Amino acid sequence: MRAFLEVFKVSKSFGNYQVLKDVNLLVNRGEFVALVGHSGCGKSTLLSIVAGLLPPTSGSVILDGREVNAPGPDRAMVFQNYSLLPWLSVWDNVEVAVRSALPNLSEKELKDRVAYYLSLVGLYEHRYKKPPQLSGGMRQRVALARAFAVEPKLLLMDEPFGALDALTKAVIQEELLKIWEDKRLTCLMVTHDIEEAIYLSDRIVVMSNGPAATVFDILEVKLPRPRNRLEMVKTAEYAQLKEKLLYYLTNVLRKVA
Ligand SMILES: Nc1ncnc2c1ncn2[C@@H]1O[C@H](COP(=O)(O)OP(=O)(O)OP(=O)(O)O)[C@@H](O)[C@H]1O
Repeated sequence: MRAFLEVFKVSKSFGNYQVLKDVNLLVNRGEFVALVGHSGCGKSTLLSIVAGLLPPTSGSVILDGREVNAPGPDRAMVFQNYSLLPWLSVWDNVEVAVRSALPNLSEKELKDRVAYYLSLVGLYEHRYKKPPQLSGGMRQRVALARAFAVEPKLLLMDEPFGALDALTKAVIQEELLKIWEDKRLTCLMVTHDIEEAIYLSDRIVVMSNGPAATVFDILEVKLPRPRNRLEMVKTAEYAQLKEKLLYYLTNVLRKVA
């Protein structure tokens, strides 16, 4: 059986600089996969290639049996820097995305869906505001609501919680897991936060340092679901994963400045 997402020998160069070399990765339908690695190793580049926003120099990406060579409504991406339309209200930022990805929804379904996801991220009361009137964390929550609302087959996230305070981050991570389980989404997420990677993922992909970065190792997270953060941190499985990831990132893949 084929995997839902297949990344085959993907390499990417910008001019003479080779960012990625022969990246291979298979992601099953419904899986949650985190991507970790040092800054600049090419995680965002890989995500953009999977999103169809950037062509690989060689290799290919197959999603649900079809080659990816452009963005599509089956994928949604949450960027580090929110990427909202500043002239539109919070509501309209979400509505425009849903309308364009799912043109067949009725007006009622569309409005219900926008309201539901804005409430979920705690921004329904702020729906008439425009992005410049929001804090960084609020903007990121709009970007998340916009991606969730499309209910894409593949949700791609580039450090989506990096700008959030610890409390908001914990709440939204839990909501993300609920949506992921409920809608059977497949998620690929870049993160620098080891605890976040363990809490959310089924597998953690560790990238080697660039240039010519590739998959260094893949760790399986066998913690049962639903996960409870407080219980999780007391388990031997969590301690072992954390130690291994720290060892990789601070010793084996130590960045020499
Ligand atoms: N459009 C581009 N043109 C030239 N070089 C680029 C371009 N995009 C990325 N790069 C280079 O590719 C390398 C990988 O960048 P990328 O943003 O993918 O890394 P990253 O692992 O996501 O980093 P971080 O964790 O800091 O976000 C970097 O050296 C970057 O300078």
